[in-house]
Amino acid sequence: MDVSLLLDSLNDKQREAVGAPLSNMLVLAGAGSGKTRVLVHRIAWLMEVENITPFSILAVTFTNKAAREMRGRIESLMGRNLHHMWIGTFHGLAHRLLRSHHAEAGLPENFQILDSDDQYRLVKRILRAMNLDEKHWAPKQVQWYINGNKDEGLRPQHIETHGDAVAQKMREIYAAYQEACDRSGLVDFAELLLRAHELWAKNPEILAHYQRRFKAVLVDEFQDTNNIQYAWLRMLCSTDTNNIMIVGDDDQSIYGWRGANVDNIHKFLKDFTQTTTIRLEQNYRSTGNILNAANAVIDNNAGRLGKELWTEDSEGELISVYAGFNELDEARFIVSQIKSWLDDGNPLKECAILYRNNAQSRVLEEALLHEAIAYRIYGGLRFFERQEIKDALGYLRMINHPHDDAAFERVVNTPSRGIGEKTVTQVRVTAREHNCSLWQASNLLLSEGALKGRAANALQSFTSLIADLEQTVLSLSLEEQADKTIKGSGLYAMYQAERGEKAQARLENLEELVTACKQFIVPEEADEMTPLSAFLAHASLEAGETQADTEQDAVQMMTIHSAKGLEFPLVFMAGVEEGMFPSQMTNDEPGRMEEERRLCYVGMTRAMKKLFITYAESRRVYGQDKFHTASRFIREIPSEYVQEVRLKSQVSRPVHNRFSRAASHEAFQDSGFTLGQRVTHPKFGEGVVLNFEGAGDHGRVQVNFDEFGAKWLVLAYAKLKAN
Ligand SMILES: Nc1ncnc2c1ncn2[C@@H]1O[C@H](COP(=O)(O)OP(=O)(O)OP(=O)(O)O)[C@@H](O)[C@H]1O
Ligand SMILES: [Mg+2]
Repeated sequence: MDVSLLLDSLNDKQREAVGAPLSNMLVLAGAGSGKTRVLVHRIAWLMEVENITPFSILAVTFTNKAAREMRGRIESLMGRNLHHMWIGTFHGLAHRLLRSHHAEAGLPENFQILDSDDQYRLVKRILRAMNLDEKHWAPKQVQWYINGNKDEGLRPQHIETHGDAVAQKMREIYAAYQEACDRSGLVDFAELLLRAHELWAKNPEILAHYQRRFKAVLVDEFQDTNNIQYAWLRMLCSTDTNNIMIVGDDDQSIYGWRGANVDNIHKFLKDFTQTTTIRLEQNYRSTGNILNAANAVIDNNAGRLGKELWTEDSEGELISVYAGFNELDEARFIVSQIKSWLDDGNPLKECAILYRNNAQSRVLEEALLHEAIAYRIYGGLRFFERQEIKDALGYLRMINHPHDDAAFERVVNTPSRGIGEKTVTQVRVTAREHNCSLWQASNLLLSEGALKGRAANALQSFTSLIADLEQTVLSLSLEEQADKTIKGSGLYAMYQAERGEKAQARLENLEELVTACKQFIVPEEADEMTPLSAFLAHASLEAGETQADTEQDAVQMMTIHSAKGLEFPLVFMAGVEEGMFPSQMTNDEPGRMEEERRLCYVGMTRAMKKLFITYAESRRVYGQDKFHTASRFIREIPSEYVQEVRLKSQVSRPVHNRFSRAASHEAFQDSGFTLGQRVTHPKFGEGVVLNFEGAGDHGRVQVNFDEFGAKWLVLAYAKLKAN
């Protein structure tokens, strides 16, 4: 290949990074400056010019999707298949290592991955077994505690409690949890990283093998590595023959709440001496207005490493800010803009709706559905996390490895087969006493005749079902295994009996699971595993990053967190109001406000051509109407880059303070109605209350009538009746 091709499409600074002699390197640069592009070209350069084989390259990305994209980009640059190259997330790579060295890592060969939902259930079970009240020992908090310690490389015996009773109890729960995991061969996400670290720390010969193998290690989005990931990288790259290149942006560090440590950039410079640092300053992604606005917002953070970012692109359109009366109105606005984007002949997949929290997606989804606009959600209710899918996977896991306690708990009485809580408790107690799995405990109870009548029959029917399924499906293809299990377990019939749209969707999902099995290709690193084991590991690791039917043209919806590294011509940031974004919790924790601002910076810099920022003046959160003002982040954008927009069809309202209007509390209190309530008007018929404004005789209410659309009415004359 002609190496000039690798350099031609780069600017001077990028070229310097791509063509640098072998050494440790840090590329520190703002959003859209081509960091990921540099990384991709560097890998191709290493192979082409430095003659490093794909086998000796390790690339770390932040998501599986990013890993796939990166592999695709390098392969198309090089014009050949590179399946020997390891590209993946920290979790994916750790999993791969543990599969290859399970014995040295102290794991059974068919260990299973415990996702965070299963982990939560297991924690609850441990608390129950220890007779601890969930009110005092919130399972979520325990989960955080366990994962947080693992992220720091700490096992229970490493934790100092300083005689504090609560700390001691927490440590005890952690220890009991870990014992349960070890007993069933379960590995949670944090454990993957910690085990992989311990594997190398305790087995110098294995470490040395990988040190010899990986001559070049490259890490994207380095600002969001946590301490155990950093320690792992450091161990791998501690010899003179390994080179590590990291790229990142301190302004885009957004996972501090999950243990990521932006100080790792400083640590890197200290630990890896002779590091060349390269800064990229030209942004190729966004228009001038978008870039300047994002720069102005992030400028409010203190202690930044400081980066310049400029663009040759034109100023482009102004950023549009829309204030919705409430979240329904906000969603309607976004959908109306998407429709005109579509009418102008643009593809849907070029627009993204970004939000702070997953729960915000529902209203937006409904508005899109209403207009029959296709959309795709990344994150949130991911395919492999949906209830029916987890149920089906639960059965498959039992067939694969009956000692999987988490799977046992999940499906023992789903569909209901008359196994009561009492019986399950008895099974748990027996398992604890005999230090065995729930499956073994069940069989023990049954063979000893310890259960009576109905309870015995019910449990027997479950154990026979699993044993029968195992017999039946063992020799079948993966696809048939899934199909037979879904039908044979009674899951399919259960949802069939439920009827309704939701149940229909669940049935479709179950069918989709069979399709997923059919399409599944066992990855190279898993060729020792059975297809079923490999598929189950894949389902846990990928949790939905593959849900999308990538063929279809659809609006992309995701949290800002999962938009990291991506770019879209048209971007909507929704719910940008105080209390949502920055979120309510932000004030309680030091440093959180700055992290929220970085998140805002990440969101804004996803936009290439046009950015809409929207917020709702009132929003229903957990069933209560909350009144909010525009986010401080909107106010931090200099006015020269923004315009306020309004739906043309809407009744205009008196404009108060820019970006600080809120639905009037007085009118709201006077009216006797609540937002979202269904009402009837003598002339306009039925509708939903959208908003209130003003006070006393001037108090007005806005109602979205089913037939006549949204109207403002003076409360005193409206003759509205609650339905
Ligand atoms: N020298 C260049 N010439 C033309 N386009 C470029 C150049 N460098 C980067 N780009 C384009 O700019 C966009 C942003 O690049 P890239 O995604 O690599 O940036 P990044 O720094 O990784 O961004 P982020 O911080 O958001 O991850 C991409 O569309 C990329 O193809
Ligand atoms: Mg990038």
